[in-house]
Amino acid sequence: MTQTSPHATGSDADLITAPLTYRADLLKDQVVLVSGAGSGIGKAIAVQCARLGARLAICGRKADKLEATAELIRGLGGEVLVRPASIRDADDVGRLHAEVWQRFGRLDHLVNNAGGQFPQAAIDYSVKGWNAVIDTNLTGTWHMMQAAARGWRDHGTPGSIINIVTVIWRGMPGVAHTCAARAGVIYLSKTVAIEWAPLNIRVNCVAPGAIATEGMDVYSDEAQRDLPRSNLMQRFGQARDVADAVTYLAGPSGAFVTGEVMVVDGGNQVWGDQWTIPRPDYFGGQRP
Ligand SMILES: CCCCCCCCC/C=C/C(=O)SCCNC(=O)CCNC(=O)[C@H](O)C(C)(C)COP(=O)(O)OP(=O)(O)OC[C@H]1O[C@@H](n2cnc3c(N)ncnc32)[C@H](O)[C@@H]1OP(=O)(O)O
Ligand SMILES: NC(=O)C1=CN([C@@H]2O[C@H](COP(=O)(O)OP(=O)(O)OC[C@H]3O[C@@H](n4cnc5c(N)ncnc54)[C@H](OP(=O)(O)O)[C@@H]3O)[C@@H](O)[C@H]2O)C=CC1
Repeated sequence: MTQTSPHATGSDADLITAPLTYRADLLKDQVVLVSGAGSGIGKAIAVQCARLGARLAICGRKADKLEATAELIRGLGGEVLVRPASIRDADDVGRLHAEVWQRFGRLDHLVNNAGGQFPQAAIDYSVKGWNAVIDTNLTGTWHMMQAAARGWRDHGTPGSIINIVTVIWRGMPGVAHTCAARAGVIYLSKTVAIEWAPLNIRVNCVAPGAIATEGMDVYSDEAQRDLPRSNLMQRFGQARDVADAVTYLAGPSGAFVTGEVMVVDGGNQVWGDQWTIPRPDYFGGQRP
């Protein structure tokens, strides 16, 4: 996370004081596990869930980032388990979930937010680069989903999974690897929503468009300039827009929703160029 990023996730003060869309006891005593909660969208989700009364477990690779989020949550009087872990490591994911059950005796919601990619023409991907993106966004997400479902099955309790994906329906040139991974997550989610319905587990996705976070720093200045023009609202969305969608699915409002993808993209799925690498002359060149 760069402190100078023009796309920082709002100030910590904003995360703590921005007016809540939902009533403040909505998730009281529930336990929410959020991956990638040390920055951006995951941080906003974790802090919002804490403000709504939930107890949090947060993971990510870098302990210092997680600690900063945890400090905010503790400052709100919330309870939080901080557990550095890579979602790519299936065995460690299993240990993480065991620790959550040991600490809280329950898990209500898993928010699979950890993920990312780098912009590059697909024809140039190295094997290592492709694998890094697929292992993180598809396989890592699956490790977390399966561990959560096994926990709920073994304890005989209900649960819900919310996977953060992205707006893949018109393709997204420059990030084909992540489109492949997220398409996998979406249809994985729809399928296990069916398989796990008898276990009282709901499985949904939230698909953000361009959201102002530190994660945007991986894109060129030109892409960062143009991505907010890639939707009907002509601006970046905010991390809390995604947090609100997650809360809708986690709360009583989501009780009859499963196998669904909620799109939070300012209308990008129906209109707007979304090049994350320079647009070829074939398509008019220039942007971004
Ligand atoms: C929505 C509609 C409209 C709007 C459209 C909006 C656009 C996109 C929408 C989504 C936006 C976001 O998600 S933004 C928020 C997400 N955050 C990020 O994306 C942060 C950056 N990404 C990551 O950190 C990723 O998680 C990821 C790259 C997979 C990290 O995995 P690793 O830690 O294993 O990565 P590294 O070790 O650094 O690299 C592994 C290999 O990957 C390749 N690699 C890594 N970075 C590379 C790079 N810049 N260029 C080439 N190749 C690269 C190399 O082969 C690396 O090996 P070596 O060569 O040996 O080093
Ligand atoms: N911002 C946007 O416009 C959009 C974002 N998204 C998706 O939303 C999610 C959050 O992105 P955003 O907040 O913007 O970006 P960030 O880069 O700020 O957040 C990604 C988080 O994932 C964590 N992470 C990455 N790899 C792993 C791993 N192997 N194990 C555990 N944690 C990991 C990172 O922490 P650490 O490095 O400490 O591991 C980081 O905190 C991502 O999946 C992203 O692709 C989707 C659409 C648009």
